[in-house]
Amino acid sequence: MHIQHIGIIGAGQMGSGIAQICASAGLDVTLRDVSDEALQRALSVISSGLDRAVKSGKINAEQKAGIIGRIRTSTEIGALASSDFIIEAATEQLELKQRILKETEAVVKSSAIIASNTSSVSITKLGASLTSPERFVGMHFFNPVPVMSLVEVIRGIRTSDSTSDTTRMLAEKIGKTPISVRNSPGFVVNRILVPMINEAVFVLQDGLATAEEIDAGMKLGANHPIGPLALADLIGLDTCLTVMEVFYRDFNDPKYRPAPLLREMVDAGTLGRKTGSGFYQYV
Ligand SMILES: NC(=O)c1ccc[n+]([C@@H]2O[C@H](COP(=O)([O-])OP(=O)(O)OC[C@H]3O[C@@H](n4cnc5c(N)ncnc54)[C@H](O)[C@@H]3O)[C@@H](O)[C@H]2O)c1
Repeated sequence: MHIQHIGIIGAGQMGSGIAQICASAGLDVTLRDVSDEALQRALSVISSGLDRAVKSGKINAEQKAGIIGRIRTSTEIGALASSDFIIEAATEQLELKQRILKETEAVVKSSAIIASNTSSVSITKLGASLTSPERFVGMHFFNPVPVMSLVEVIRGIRTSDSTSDTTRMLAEKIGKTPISVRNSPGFVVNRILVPMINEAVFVLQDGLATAEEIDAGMKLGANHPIGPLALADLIGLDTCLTVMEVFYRDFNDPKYRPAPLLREMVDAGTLGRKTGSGFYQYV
């Protein structure tokens, strides 16, 4: 299946990054959001990202203009009609995503593949909102999209082989490395990463070592580029807690219980970098 035109729904942090890498790979992009302001902000974020690439000599000014020229923006769902592949990257809310997917299926070609970048919603459940769930797939990018190499390609129970294969091929075309994952809470990376962070909070709470020592331990002893508590501050402690709560509920397994200290820090409003304090201070 030839893919040339990508429709992206949601022009936030993730949607703008996905638009940038698709256009950089020579694909035509239509970026759709309900907010004109979000679309303008996305274009300006993409432009600044490309300016850095020009400065470092990765691309020239003419190439930058070509990339920007391949991105169209719209607030209309109908603008996605000619897309071969649609990536939904709107706000993480189940009912909103189900509504968007239904609206999208109603306007796109019957051959188009529809993907979601959701971090936590079941791909099988989202697929059930479509008339043709076999053409629906999870395509989970990592933040910041232009920098992180991985894409998890998630198969819902009714995703077809050809949908999954085409999604892997697209991921490679836009410079990413795909891994194939069966639908399950947290997929692969967050299933491993977030419980590790949660365990680091237990270690801190149990008074085994200071935050600095725990992070130094994992950097020097396990070769991690960043310690788990510094990473929690980067992700946001509220996000880490939400993910653990989803695991705890969906697997119904006490091994996923959130660390009480994590919950207490969220209750206190110390959410990490975004609030200026978490396991470390950022002021
Ligand atoms: N931020 C991350 O680190 C990360 C990583 C991987 C996956 N994700 C997932 O990507 C998705 C987007 O996350 P984000 O961080 O970019 O969020 P964001 O809040 O930055 O952007 C969401 C955008 O969706 C738009 N939107 C809301 N309703 C819409 C609609 N009906 N039609 C079109 N656009 C609509 C909003 O206006 C906003 O611009 C979520 O599903 C999230 O779970 C996020």
